[in-house]
Amino acid sequence: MSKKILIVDDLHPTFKEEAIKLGFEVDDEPQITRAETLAKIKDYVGIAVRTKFRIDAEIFEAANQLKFIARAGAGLDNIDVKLAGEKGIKLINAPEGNCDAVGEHAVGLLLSLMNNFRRADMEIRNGIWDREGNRGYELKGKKVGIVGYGHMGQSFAQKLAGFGVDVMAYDKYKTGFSDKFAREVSMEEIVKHSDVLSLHIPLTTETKQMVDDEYFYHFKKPIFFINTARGEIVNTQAVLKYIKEGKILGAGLDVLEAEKFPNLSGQTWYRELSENQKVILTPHVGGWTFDSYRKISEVLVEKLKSL
Ligand SMILES: O=C(O)C(=O)COP(=O)(O)O
Repeated sequence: MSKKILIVDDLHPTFKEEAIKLGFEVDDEPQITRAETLAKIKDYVGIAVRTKFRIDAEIFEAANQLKFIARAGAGLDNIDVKLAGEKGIKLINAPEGNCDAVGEHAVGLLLSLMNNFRRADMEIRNGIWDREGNRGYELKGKKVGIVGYGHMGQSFAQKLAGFGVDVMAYDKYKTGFSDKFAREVSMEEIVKHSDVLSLHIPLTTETKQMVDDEYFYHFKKPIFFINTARGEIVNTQAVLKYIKEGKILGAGLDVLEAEKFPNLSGQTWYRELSENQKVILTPHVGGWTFDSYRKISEVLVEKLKSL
């Protein structure tokens, strides 16, 4: 039986090098299309992916030798996890490789919002010197609400140590997880006390559009809102509405409901979002740093060894 792995996305070369040492034959084809993958996947026991295309029934149909999927990253929303399980195909991912990047990015977005970095920078470039309009807020003494306390949520909490904040975390699927970085609370407490809301949950059928008008409505205090998870979890129109009403003081979004151009520019909310001074946008790079590029592959190889 062949022991071949097909890499269909851009992975650090260490993955290929180490997989070869484990006895695999590895085809590294980051430019491969979905159609080309479908045509040749039958020869492979493993596929290494990021988020270029969906790993779904059609792929599984064509991949009759497939034993494992190696997701070079955290999110599994582009993989039909249930079907993979039914077919006995193992799944490994590498949130440990990019959680530091995400945690730091979330802190960066938050500090940028609280200190008006975007607005201030733009103004000075346009000849405006406005100190009063750019007065910021301090993190110290604030209550930070984390929704989802997996690798990403924990990393964000860790990075906040030292800012003198009260870090509260809620996770629908976990209890008893209070640690020195965050204390476990109910969702009601997050809603009641948070000055900051940061999402660290996966995109699933359950979480799709979960953070909508109604969700924000219940928050008692004005919040800074951070999303480094998945854009489809959040209703962007609701974010814009609450920014207008002052309930959201600023939104730092690394992920959007629709991503990449031209898809993005076709969205009704795109113009309003991109012109809003209280919004900071980054192109889904929270987990994608020069450092995480390598770490993700290292983690994945370790997991490959114990498959
Ligand atoms: O690891 C994740 O979940 C990410 O969002 C990174 O996505 P990517 O693999 O860079 O397309």
